[in-house]
Amino acid sequence: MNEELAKLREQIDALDERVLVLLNERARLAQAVGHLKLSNGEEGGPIYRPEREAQVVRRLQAANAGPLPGEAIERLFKEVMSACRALEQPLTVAYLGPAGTFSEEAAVKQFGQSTHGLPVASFDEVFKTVEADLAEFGVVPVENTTEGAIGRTLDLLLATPLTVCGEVAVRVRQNLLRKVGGLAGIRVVYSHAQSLGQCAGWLNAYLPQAERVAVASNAEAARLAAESEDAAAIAGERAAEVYGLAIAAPGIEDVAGNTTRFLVLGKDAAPPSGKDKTSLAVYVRNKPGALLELIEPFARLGVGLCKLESRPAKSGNWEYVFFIDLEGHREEPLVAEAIQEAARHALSVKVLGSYPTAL
Ligand SMILES: O=C(O)C(=O)C[C@]1(C(=O)O)C=C[C@@H](O)C=C1
Repeated sequence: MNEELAKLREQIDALDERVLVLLNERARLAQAVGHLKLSNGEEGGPIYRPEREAQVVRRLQAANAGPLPGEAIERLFKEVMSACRALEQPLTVAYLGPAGTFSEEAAVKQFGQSTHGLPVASFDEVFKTVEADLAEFGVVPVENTTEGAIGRTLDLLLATPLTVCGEVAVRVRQNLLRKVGGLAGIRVVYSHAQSLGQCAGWLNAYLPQAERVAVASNAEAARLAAESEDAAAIAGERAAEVYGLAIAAPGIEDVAGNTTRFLVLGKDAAPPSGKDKTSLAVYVRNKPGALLELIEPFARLGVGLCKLESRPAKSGNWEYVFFIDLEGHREEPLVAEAIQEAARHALSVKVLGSYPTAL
């Protein structure tokens, strides 16, 4: 057995050396791409190319014969591209901090570890930080499969000059964290309002007496729970590690498969990747049939809608802005035509961005 093990490891060592050589060959090519981009100034375009990264991963997933699952191919090659990209130019990405939030997880999932993360105090700060050029990109949650839309993000999208250049989905496993194990003696549960909502059923069943206190982030909740014996936090596993807490109850979200979708904000529009989405914000007149007129061109031209969400327009009571996600890139002729026609029935249309559909 020992001999067999040694032989297998020898083969792994030999392969690792080949992988190492290939990785560095790839890195040198990426460096050359980086020089080309930077030496061409404006024309060279941005360093980060979300459409190209999506194409690289999709192509390799399609070619993948296993046994590695497609999800591992995505993770590994995103890290490879992250390291290559950092050689071209280091990027800063802002997200809701502190360390240990699901926003941080989303930022790492999209940009990899070789990126400078900039945790900030609120969703508003994420927008402001990118707008002020203190970070090249920002990552904000936009909807959750249990709790629906993140209203604050939608409101901020209406006002920002930034563009949406990516989306990333993160499976959100919520845990009850505290200094010690068990549920006895918990008087207060801290979490972000979204997470309290995602676990409302569980809290009603197991901790009906505990006070629920909404705080700025799940990681902040974990920090508070680490300070007191009778407090607990709802947060992800990462926060337990960061703040040295025990997982008193794992997987307490009410809906299985609880997932949050995040948007990537930047300054450059992403060109088509072959499988894209476009997000719009549309103001319509408050009159009968307005919504029907608005979405009719999409149906007629065969452009699929994946999301329709209304939100108070704040221009007057009972007036609404519709957030529409559709399949396709704004540069595709049918998509462009459908948007143009819809705009004729709208007071205004803001294209928030076109971006590669999450892998
Ligand atoms: O193809 C490019 O434009 C590159 O810069 C190379 C590369 C890569 O490592 O494959 C790195 C960064 C970009 O976001 C996309 C791809």
